[in-house]
Amino acid sequence: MEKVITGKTYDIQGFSVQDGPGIRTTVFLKGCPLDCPWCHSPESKEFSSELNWMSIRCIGIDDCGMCIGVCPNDAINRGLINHIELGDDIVYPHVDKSKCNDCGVCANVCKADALYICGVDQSVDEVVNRLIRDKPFFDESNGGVTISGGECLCQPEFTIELLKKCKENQINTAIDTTGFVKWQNIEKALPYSDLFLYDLKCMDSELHKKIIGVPNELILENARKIANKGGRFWIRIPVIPMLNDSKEHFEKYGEFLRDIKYNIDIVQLLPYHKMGISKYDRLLNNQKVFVSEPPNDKLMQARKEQLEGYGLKVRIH
Ligand SMILES: C[S@@+](CC[C@H](N)C(=O)[O-])C[C@H]1O[C@@H](n2cnc3c(N)ncnc32)[C@H](O)[C@@H]1O
Ligand code: SF4
Ligand code: SF4
Ligand code: SF4
Repeated sequence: MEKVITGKTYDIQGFSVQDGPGIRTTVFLKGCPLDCPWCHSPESKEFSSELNWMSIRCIGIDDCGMCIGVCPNDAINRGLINHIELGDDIVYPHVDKSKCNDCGVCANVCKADALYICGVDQSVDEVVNRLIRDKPFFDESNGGVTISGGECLCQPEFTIELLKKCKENQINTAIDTTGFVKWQNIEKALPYSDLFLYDLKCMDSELHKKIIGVPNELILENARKIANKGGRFWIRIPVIPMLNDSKEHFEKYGEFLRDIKYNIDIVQLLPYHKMGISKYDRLLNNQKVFVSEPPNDKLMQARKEQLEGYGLKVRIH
């Protein structure tokens, strides 16, 4: 019997226009080896499935309370305010994450989907069948499928098989990667990847390690190796205030990218935004988020022009 390959996904988003050329469907895989404090998808960081709670959906214990008493570990109790100042007097459940094993029993009884498990095991065929439904949009727009995360190449068997099956179905493929993965996994993915969306978050390795948790040498080395093998890039730079937005820092980007510029279709400057901050409370784990004002238009334009000076095609967003 053929082996069923499964992966842990947390979302599949159709009609994406940011994750590569044309209209795309993006598959998000769970688990990331990096820990960016500004990450707009913190639910992607943990490798396992985990309980989330969305206050905005919760009806409150007095009008619902279905989750109270069902937990086999007695992790859910009556709480006044769960983790955030919610600005109303509804009594919400309090989840003690130290007792929770993410079994999902409470999520099954929550009719409002306020409690839910983020992360589901799916087979390659299941995901491919979902993706094929969008093929008319891909064909019409020169779009395709993007596999993202988290870090999709931390689930190499699933990701590579998914890419292979997409190619068998004449679907354009892109990988959205941190680059912080074993070269062997990238090498295996290369023949089935039309494009790498490749993030360069910080050019100073010590700072990269201090802020994001891992150094950047492997990321830079893998980028060079992909270029040597003829891979195509959309390079992405999230422009983060006080981390990488200075003129001096962008000189380092320019010098690095100049060497691989013939493999780069475009450099995307992604201005830091705060859109993901509400997701941090859903995780129930008190994870801290970096909050700042976004970089202004003048600065973004100046950095764009700076990189264009290295012969690169650059766009903001
Ligand atoms: C969720 S990530 C997926 C790929 C992979 N996890 C990575 O970061 O390299 C998609 C893109 O969003 C960017 N991003 C994440 N949080 C952001 C934020 N708060 N502001 C701007 N860009 C952000 C990442 O840098 C990355 O280019
Ligand atoms: S079951 Fe869901 S909606 Fe009801 S109180 Fe619990 S979390 Fe809120
Ligand atoms: S997911 Fe956690 S809180 Fe919910 S029932 Fe299971 S152990 Fe209890
Ligand atoms: S690499 Fe991407 S998914 Fe991972 S923490 Fe950073 S922004 Fe989030």
